[in-house]
Amino acid sequence: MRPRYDVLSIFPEYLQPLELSLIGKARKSGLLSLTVTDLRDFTTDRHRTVDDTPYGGGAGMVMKPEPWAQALESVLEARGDADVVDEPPAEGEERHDSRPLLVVPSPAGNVFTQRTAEAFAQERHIVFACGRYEGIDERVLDWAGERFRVMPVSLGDYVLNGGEVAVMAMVEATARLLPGVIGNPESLVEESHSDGLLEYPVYTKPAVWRDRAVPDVLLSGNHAVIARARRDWQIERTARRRPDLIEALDESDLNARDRSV
Ligand SMILES: N#Cc1c(-c2ccc3cc[nH]c3c2)n[nH]c1N
Repeated sequence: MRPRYDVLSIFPEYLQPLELSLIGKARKSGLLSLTVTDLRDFTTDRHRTVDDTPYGGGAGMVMKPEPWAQALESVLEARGDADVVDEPPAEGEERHDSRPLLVVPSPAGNVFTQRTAEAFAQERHIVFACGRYEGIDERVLDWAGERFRVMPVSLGDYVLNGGEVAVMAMVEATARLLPGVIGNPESLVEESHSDGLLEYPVYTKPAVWRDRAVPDVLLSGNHAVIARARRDWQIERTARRRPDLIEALDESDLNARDRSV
């Protein structure tokens, strides 16, 4: 599967860093397709207007619905199935929903986690709608629901000025999980959050640096003992920095991890 990611934004240049490093290499080698489109290309006035004053008053401006609808229709047409209707499911089978996923970054969205990234990495086509100002006219999300699976997503409990930073983070967190993007897939296994715990501390040469020595256990060459120490460090670090993650793990899960080292 060669996943396709479309990003719609009034600041397409904001997404240029996705042309760099591993994600850039993955795009060049055809592991994924990433297209960034300027929402202003779907305006019709000479000022390429994308915003207007909010009904009901209030500060700031709201993104107009029509440019978004035209941009989203254009993405569907480019995909070649603007009018595709899913076949009815066979007897007893789940209805297959071939609609692309429309991710709408928003502080009011469900929080993006590693589990979200893992789910996104299974998707064939994701469209990311980067809002600005006070947000996108809500009717766009309702209208889009006929053609997309619409998912408002938040990067975290703080406020940004728009969706672009969130999309950069989501695309990176997702694309790095795709086969072939990260050179050594082993490195995905022991990362923070990959198994519900924070990652263990890491060290490299020299063995003593500014009077600070690497923990002896790491120099022992005993891989079972090293694995045990690393698991202990993960649990200790998680309990200290993110007790919420420890509570999310049930006892059997933690014990199973302990037995696995
Ligand atoms: N995701 C996310 C966000 C945002 C966000 C997203 C889109 C817009 C459009 C205007 N302002 C925005 C803020 N703020 N904080 C987050 N975690």
